[in-house]
Amino acid sequence: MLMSMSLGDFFLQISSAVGGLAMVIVLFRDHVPRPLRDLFQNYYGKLARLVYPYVQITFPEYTGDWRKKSDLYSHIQSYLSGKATTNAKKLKADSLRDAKSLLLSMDDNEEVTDEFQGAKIWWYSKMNVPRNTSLSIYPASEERRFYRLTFHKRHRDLITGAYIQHVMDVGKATAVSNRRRKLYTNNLSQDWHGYKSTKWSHVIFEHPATFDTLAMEPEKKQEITSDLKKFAQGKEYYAKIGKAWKRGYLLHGPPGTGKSTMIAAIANLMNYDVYDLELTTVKDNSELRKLLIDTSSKSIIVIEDIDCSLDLTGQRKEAKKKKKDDDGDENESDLVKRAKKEEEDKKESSKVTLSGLLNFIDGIWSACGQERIIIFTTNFLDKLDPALIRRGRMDKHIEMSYCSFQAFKVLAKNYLELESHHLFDEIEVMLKETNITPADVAENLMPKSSKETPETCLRSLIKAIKEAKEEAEKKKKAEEEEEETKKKKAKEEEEERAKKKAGEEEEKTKDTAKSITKDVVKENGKMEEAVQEEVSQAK
Ligand SMILES: Nc1ncnc2c1ncn2[C@@H]1O[C@H](COP(=O)(O)OP(=O)(O)OP(=O)(O)O)[C@@H](O)[C@H]1O
Ligand SMILES: [Mg+2]
Repeated sequence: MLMSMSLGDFFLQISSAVGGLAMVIVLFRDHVPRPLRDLFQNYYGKLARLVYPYVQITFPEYTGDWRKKSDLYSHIQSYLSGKATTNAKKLKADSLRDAKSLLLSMDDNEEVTDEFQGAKIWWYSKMNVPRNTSLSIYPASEERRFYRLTFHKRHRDLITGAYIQHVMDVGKATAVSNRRRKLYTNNLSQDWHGYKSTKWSHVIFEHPATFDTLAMEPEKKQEITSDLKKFAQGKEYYAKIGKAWKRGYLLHGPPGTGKSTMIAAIANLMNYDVYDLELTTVKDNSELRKLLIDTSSKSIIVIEDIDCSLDLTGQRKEAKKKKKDDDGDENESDLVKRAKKEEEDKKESSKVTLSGLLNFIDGIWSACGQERIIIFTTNFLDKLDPALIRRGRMDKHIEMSYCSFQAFKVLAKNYLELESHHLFDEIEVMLKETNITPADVAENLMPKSSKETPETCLRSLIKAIKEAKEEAEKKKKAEEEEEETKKKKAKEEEEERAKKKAGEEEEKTKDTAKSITKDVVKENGKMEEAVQEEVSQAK
């Protein structure tokens, strides 16, 4: 019949059928009483389940109120990346670890099929952008991506048990082999909303530093690497002792001694992502929590120059402020002034505080993700609050010091491919006497033109060390002179004070003598008067 019908007639019939159905639905909704409608829907549901014997499971990209990225979602994504290449028509591409091959994954609204122990499974990737009726500048903040798994109900146990486990295992393994390490930096909180916004931005982490190229005493290096390896294998151990699987390192030392280089070497050794947390752009403790919740496990959270980025006096300031408030500020009746003060107070209290940071390190937040290393760096260890650096919080303190001969040898090997040289002995003696940073040594060892040979590089280093030594001596001399001048001034002031005191004493003694003489004269006068009176009476 269809064959004999023209295409126009066919569409006409379809549209009239659809129109008729729509009419029936409207009539049903508007004219059938509610109890009858519910009864019908109940039977309809049962009927639909009979006719449609499939089960669906949804895996959303984000879970919980904090919108934490779901591990399950990531594993499924990796698992399906293998299947999608052959099955799906729309794919997304990303470059792989070696940057030569492509990683293909399923695009949104695509479907792929899979088979497991004779059961057929459909995976569907979807992005929901809820219709927004209000006029908002954040149109798609509520967008949700998810994977939907559909299978026949008779396979329920197989799919929810063995199959999901299989997906997780394969997904995890694929992710590890395809993984490209990332370097994240936190976005300003005003950019956290809106289309495809995230709290962290990332680039691919490709720092070449390793522990082999790090200039440091071999024993110290060995100690750090074995500590890290032990940590990586410590899953059961941490679970047994009931501690979150995390470790804190504090790197301290003068600028240019390799603190940032060490972080890169740790990331490369552990194969972890790096989250470079810029605390000065984080408004308050609650923002800090949200940021840290959004970090993945197997990661290093770095806070550089902790003494500069954290208001270490926060608690004290708050205490002071409270005291000021308690005292009462009765004179301040001016409304404008008061509003301004309140605004300032608000600003002051909305900073990330030391206690906020410590709460994170110790608290349950850090237990939300596993296998994390937290690294703080500072140039001034003594500036830090003891609460921040106590053991248990920062498990290991690593001092990055000036260049030793051992460290120099690593640099000479890296930069000049030299294991030994007749100038090494001279350099060894010089390095013992002089403080020079590995950064300065490296700078001198690097050939600046094709004419430079290892010998010229070493000579320029010797010159630089000599200059550094002279500079240090000059500085020391200037400091000594300053100290001497200070001492001299203090001595002079002391002498002046003693002189003044002696003068005052003398003045005092004179006054006392004067008053004694006066008293004696007075007394004598009195006595003379009395004698004269007696004489006159006797007469
Ligand atoms: N121990 C080291 N081993 C190898 N290279 C080093 C070492 N220390 C410094 N360098 C070289 O010096 C440069 C500066 O070092 P780096 O940035 O790691 O110092 P830093 O301690 O982080 O300094 P700052 O306190 O200023 O941040 C690096 O790019 C690296 O090439
Ligand atoms: Mg640094």
